[in-house]
Amino acid sequence: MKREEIQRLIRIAEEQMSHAYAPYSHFQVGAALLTAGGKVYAGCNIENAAYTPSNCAERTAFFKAVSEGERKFSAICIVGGMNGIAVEYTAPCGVCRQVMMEFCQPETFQIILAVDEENYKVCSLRELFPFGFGPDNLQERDE
Ligand SMILES: O=c1ccn([C@H]2C[C@H](O)[C@@H](CO)O2)c(=O)[nH]1
Ligand SMILES: [Zn+2]
Repeated sequence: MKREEIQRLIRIAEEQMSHAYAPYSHFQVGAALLTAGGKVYAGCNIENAAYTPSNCAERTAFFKAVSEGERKFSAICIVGGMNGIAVEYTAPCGVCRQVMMEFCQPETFQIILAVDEENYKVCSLRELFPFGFGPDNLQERDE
């Protein structure tokens, strides 16, 4: 991905952080999910008084996109920090990595971890989720 495209996703993820509903952890996260067709779906984390119903920013973005008919994705950018101030990379939790595994090609799907427009790193889903279990594992094969 070009630097300018990455920086655009970072700006969208940063904007989304301000929509985070995180009254319990105070850790605000924004995500910007890029489809193969070039559209961007943004998401924030949404917490809950009962804690377990909380949803991460990444899954909010995926579920918005999938519910609009999207199925192919090329990248996601994540920015997070206490009280909306990003000081280090926020990497997706295990549950979100598993959701990515459902819809993305592990070798080519890019995960952009960003602190700001100048400080980011790009990894593949395979790097963050080696030996992941996905739809391919349920394919029946000829013996
Ligand atoms: O990659 C991450 C990591 C954490 N969170 C959320 C979940 C919870 O609301 C808060 C603290 O874990 O941050 C995300 O949305 N994405
Ligand atoms: Zn998560």
